[in-house]
Amino acid sequence: MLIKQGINSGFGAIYMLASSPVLRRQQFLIRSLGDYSDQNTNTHQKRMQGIKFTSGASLEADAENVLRAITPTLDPNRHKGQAGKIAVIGGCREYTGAPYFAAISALKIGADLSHVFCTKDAASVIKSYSPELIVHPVLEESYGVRDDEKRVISGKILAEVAKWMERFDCLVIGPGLGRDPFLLDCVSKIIKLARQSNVPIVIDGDGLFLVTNSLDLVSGYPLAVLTPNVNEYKRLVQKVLSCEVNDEEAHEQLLSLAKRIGGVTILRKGKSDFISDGETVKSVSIYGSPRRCGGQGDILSGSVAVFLSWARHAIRDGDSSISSKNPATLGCIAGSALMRKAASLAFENKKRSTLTTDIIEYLGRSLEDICPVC
Ligand SMILES: NC(=O)C1=CN([C@@H]2O[C@H](COP(=O)(O)OP(=O)(O)OC[C@H]3O[C@@H](n4cnc5c(N)ncnc54)[C@H](OP(=O)(O)O)[C@@H]3O)[C@@H](O)[C@H]2O)[C@@H](O)CC1
Ligand SMILES: Nc1ncnc2c1ncn2[C@@H]1O[C@H](COP(=O)(O)OP(=O)(O)OP(=O)(O)O)[C@@H](O)[C@H]1O
Ligand SMILES: [Mg+2]
Repeated sequence: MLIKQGINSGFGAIYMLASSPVLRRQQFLIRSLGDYSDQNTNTHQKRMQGIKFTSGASLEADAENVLRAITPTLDPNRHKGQAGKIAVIGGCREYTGAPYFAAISALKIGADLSHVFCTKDAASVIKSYSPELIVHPVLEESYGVRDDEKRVISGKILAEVAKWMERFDCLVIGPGLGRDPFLLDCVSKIIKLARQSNVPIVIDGDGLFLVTNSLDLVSGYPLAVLTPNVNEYKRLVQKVLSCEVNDEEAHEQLLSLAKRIGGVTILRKGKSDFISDGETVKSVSIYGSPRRCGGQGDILSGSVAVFLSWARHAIRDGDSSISSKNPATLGCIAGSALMRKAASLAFENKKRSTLTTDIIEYLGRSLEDICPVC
């Protein structure tokens, strides 16, 4: 009936209906019916389906519909913060770009507030990139801390992050974090705190170095997403499955990896992105860009954080089709699709000189093309 009214009242109404959140959700529901029926099959069948999927075209996620289904409307009744509060834990002496890229991408997609918790050295640099970010110069590296001070300083750092923890919808842990042992020890405690508070975490970059060596930090936490690049994936496979990456059986291997880490969601980045939570494997192969400049993974981690938060809200809003989905998987599909679309638009314009900052400028337009503001 809604559709009929739309047709009778002309193009403007059809357009409004097409972009209405109700219709977008309905379209998503219809397209998702295949997946929904999967929920009723037993675990063994599901595992078999996951394996069967691996060579078929059905592996490709319906990413644009996922984006439409989870992106919230811009409602004047909403207050600041409701569209997402993200925190990036990263940024040290060497790397200030990576946490900036992740945090600013979250804002450009539509989050309301984006924080960065970094070392003191990195803080003023990151602040100088953008006044939009809220930067906390709280982390410390070993060189600035005497052995006898470590316990006290670690406690202070944790208390500083704990003050904010409950307010965050998602943490991104690792872009530009570095590998200093004292700093990583503090970050382990931050991860434990996030888990206790049921705050989702996206682990990237040096965060993956940390959790690959301490798998218990994320094992069995369904709100954890790991976003490994080629090197990071290789290290994870070696550590968890005690073998080498096998591209002949790539999807089965990804499935087992996610299952072995207790149902965390893994987004394996590459020519196509592959996503698994240990139950299913999905791919996102939207054409991206042939430029491989550093920082694109950081955009992705910030994007996944926002979409994961939005997916959780959409699920809580009670749409029965969405409630049967994993918000972490939905967040990965949406983040990957948007990053690749923005990279493709930036490359069209800038060709060989395309940089990460150019891609960030296209995040908004890419989302608007798929999911227009009413
Ligand atoms: N503009 C910026 O600020 C950007 C900053 N970025 C940030 O860079 C960080 C590393 O990420 P990446 O992607 O370079 O890691 P990856 O491909 O595994 O390593 C490549 C090779 O380097 C080595 N290696 C790396 N780090 C090391 C360390 N701390 N200490 C010692 N060795 C280290 C590594 O050696 P391996 O461990 O494999 O033996 C491998 O051979 C991460 O924080 C990321 O967010 C990026 O996001 C890009 C934009
Ligand atoms: N060969 C490729 N073709 C197209 N897109 C790719 C390719 N490799 C990676 N990507 C895309 O680029 C994004 C970043 O992946 P990449 O493997 O470069 O991450 P990374 O190494 O962690 O990046 P960073 O430099 O930020 O650390 C992902 O969204 C992925 O989809
Ligand atoms: Mg990276």
